[in-house]
Amino acid sequence: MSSLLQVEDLKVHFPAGRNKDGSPRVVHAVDGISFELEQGKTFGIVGESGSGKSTAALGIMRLAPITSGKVSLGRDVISELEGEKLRQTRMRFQMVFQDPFSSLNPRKRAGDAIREPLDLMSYIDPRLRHEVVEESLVAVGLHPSAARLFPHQFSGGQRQRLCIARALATQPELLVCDEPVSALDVAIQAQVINLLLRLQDEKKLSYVFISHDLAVVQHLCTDVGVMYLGQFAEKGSARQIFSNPRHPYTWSLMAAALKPDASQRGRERTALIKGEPPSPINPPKGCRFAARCPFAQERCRQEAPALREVESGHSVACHFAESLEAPLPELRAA
Ligand SMILES: Nc1ncnc2c1ncn2[C@@H]1O[C@H](COP(=O)(O)OP(=O)(O)OP(=O)(O)O)[C@@H](O)[C@H]1O
Repeated sequence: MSSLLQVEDLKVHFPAGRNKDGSPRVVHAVDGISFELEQGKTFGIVGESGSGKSTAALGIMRLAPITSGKVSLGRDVISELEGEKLRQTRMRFQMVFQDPFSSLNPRKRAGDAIREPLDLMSYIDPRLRHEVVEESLVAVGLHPSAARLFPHQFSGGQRQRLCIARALATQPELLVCDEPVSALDVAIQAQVINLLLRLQDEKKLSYVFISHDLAVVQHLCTDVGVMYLGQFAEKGSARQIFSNPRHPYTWSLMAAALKPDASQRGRERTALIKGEPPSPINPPKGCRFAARCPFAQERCRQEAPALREVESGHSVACHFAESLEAPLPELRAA
């Protein structure tokens, strides 16, 4: 099956002033990520705060300037589109943000918020736009009369439904969701996740799903990239990542997410990861995780490991991926 979305060696760098010697300082927020997504599937991006997840989403959406690399949606190379063609193609890929309140105009009624992207599509009959607004509200479980309400008249979960309705109005093939449930209560999170799953099933939607919550990613995603300092430390099917994680960084994320009573090895668990991530301004020349990795050797500090396949479809950026064993039994392949 050919992929719907192809991301090839995407880099998004931001200028950050100058060093004392006058050389430019550059934030390597996203520093060469690649993945493919088939129609109807979900690619999850997980990683600590600051690893570059949101910037990757914004780069794919063309909402942050792409430094290099290629993003294609079907036959359209969206990283190269400009002007009217980009505006038209945008209808095919929409974004859902973390905070539904700040992504909605408080002075705009729900119906107008949903209609806004349709008004840019001159070829859609204005009478039809009203129907699309109603259909979009119903699709996300809201009553059509909600079109008259303002954002503050919705609950948090309803507001996120409204944002999803707005994203659906242009009948996109791809939704890029950046932490779409993180701001919601746990019970409401489950409802919104189930809504996303139902919509995916009904409309054969594809999702890029960004989250720091491994449980949510495991539940929702077919494929996963584990991001560290702008790059993928590990990438594979959700089954491979969750049942046979191979990168020490992935282990540390999973260990941190284990319930406290799941094991008595608290001491080992805290020893799994040390310190803060290095600055994305001057990424280290060797493995980016070496300074925090309990297994690091001299080679790791000298030579950056390539992201290489260790089994079909499962890639790991670690020199010692085959020989290391996860320090907690819960993280070892059954
Ligand atoms: N516009 C910008 N200019 C300069 N640096 C930026 C900009 N946007 C993001 N960064 C930096 O890029 C890095 C990646 O940030 P990003 O927000 O993508 O990470 P994240 O994984 O999404 O984190 P979080 O989960 O906290 O949102 C961070 O070091 C951040 O400070």
